[in-house]
Amino acid sequence: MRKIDVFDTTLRDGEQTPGVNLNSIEKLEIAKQLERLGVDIMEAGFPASSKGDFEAVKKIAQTVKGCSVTGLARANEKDIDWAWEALKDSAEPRIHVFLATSPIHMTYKLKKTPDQVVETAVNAVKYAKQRFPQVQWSAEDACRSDRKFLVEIVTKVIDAGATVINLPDTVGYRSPEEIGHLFRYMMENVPNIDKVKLSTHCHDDLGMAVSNSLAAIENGALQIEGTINGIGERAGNASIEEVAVALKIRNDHYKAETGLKLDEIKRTSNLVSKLSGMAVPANKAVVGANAFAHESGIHQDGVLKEKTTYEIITPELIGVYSNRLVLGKLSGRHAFKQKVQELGFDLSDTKLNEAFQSFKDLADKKKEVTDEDLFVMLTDKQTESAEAEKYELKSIQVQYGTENIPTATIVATSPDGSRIQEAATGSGSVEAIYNTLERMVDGDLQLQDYRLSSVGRGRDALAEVFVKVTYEGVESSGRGTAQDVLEASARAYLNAVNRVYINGFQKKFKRTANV
Ligand SMILES: CC(=O)SCCNC(=O)CCNC(=O)[C@H](O)C(C)(C)COP(=O)(O)OP(=O)(O)OC[C@H]1O[C@@H](n2cnc3c(N)ncnc32)[C@H](O)[C@@H]1OP(=O)(O)O
Ligand SMILES: CC(C)C(=O)C(=O)O
Repeated sequence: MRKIDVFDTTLRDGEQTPGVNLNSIEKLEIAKQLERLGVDIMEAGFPASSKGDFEAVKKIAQTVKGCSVTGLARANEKDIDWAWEALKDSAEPRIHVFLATSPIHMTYKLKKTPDQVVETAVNAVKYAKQRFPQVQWSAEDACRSDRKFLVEIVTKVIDAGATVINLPDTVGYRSPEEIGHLFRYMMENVPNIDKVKLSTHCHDDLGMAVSNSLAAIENGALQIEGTINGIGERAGNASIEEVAVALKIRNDHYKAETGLKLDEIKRTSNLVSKLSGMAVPANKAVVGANAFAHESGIHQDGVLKEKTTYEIITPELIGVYSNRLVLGKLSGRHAFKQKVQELGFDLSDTKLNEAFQSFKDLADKKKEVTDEDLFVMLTDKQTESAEAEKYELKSIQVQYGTENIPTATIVATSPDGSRIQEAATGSGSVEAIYNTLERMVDGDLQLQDYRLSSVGRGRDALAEVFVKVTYEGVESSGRGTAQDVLEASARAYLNAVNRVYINGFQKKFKRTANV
């Protein structure tokens, strides 16, 4: 059985999803879960792209030791230097340098001749190799590049010291058959190909990213790149969980496997969905809510008689278990701690105590606290930053009636610790709340997007609100959960503002009175 390395780029290409904006605490939380999932390499970010991303990559490289951590760099010395500073403390420093090789990209974007592109790529790989033992080089837009040129540049880049060669389908253009041919062609025509691993990185513009990745594996790729839940630039990347489960279920056909702990898939998917704000469609393969649901009579009859009539994947394979321990208001600390561990959380004693108190408060309001409720609550607890200066909601009151103007009154504490109280009206309750918060918060705050969903089922389900805002020109997103939709809305708005603070903008927004 061939072992296929999994290169996860949820924290780099996944974060290029329009509207997704992860702070360093959230990136670290996802990184720790990717380590638990067993990825071989995680691309933690693009260190030269911003100070925030540099810090996040550095923190992940210092923390995660169970797999290789890498970062993206353009083919220039400055980007490679930044990547080294961020990654030098990782267990096995590895860089990912890229340069486009297709005529369209070389002519219009890079404005370089093919010879200049070869020279730039070779120099960059040689420069990177002076520090990094592992150097991956990607021929961006490889799948729309001239094959003979690709053979030439890949051969020279391998001679310069690259250890992995990635041939991305950057714009998701190719069919599985074409990708298969390209990989086979490179395997047969690059003279020094045995010195490197070939990698595949497919985008989903035409819905073929997973099939294309599998075709590349069938034709020589030993590394697959993708993201959890398939998030990423435009239509996204190949879903890692789909490729890994396809290799497992069809190992008779592919004769290849990954080293992933497949029963960590569902938890990883939930975490990425929650922190990125990108909901998983119910009908998504492997991790969608309906992936194991049987609706019609003939199917139900078949499954009752013999599961395999309609089920090729068992829920347990990806870590979906029936609720073994039901928690409610009469549950105690031991059961709670056990459940927290079962859900994969590792909380300090202080956070565990705080979480237990929040759980008890929730259990007083809800008949049964489900795994989904706990997952949301514990993720919030794990990713909240105690040190950061922030706005904190203390109380909220909303008056609504069909004959009245909706009015909200809110009490909060500001980042400098002072108590603030405001009231405002709006055309609806949520608008009244947001008008009030905009009065309370220093600086220009504007709502860009608002989404409401319920956590789990039932009339007492928790409300989850996801917002996108601009705060003093900075784009941010926020989440809030509560039993009540209006409270969740207020929490989400303040969370978006606090994330701007956590990311280091606090100095700019100090109240004038405190300057
Ligand atoms: C296929 C992919 O997913 S590639 C990764 C995409 N990810 C990102 O872009 C991350 C976020 N990006 C950023 O923060 C910024 O674009 C930065 C910091 C990287 C660069 O910002 P700026 O210096 O302002 O440049 P800008 O983004 O406007 O233009 C990109 C420049 O890099 C050049 N460039 C693009 N790719 C490469 C490369 N692989 N190697 C070297 N130069 C490159 C472009 O030709 C352009 O150069 P020019 O200014 O001489 O015309
Ligand atoms: C940087 C490369 C690997 C990339 O993301 C792409 O080509 O899609």
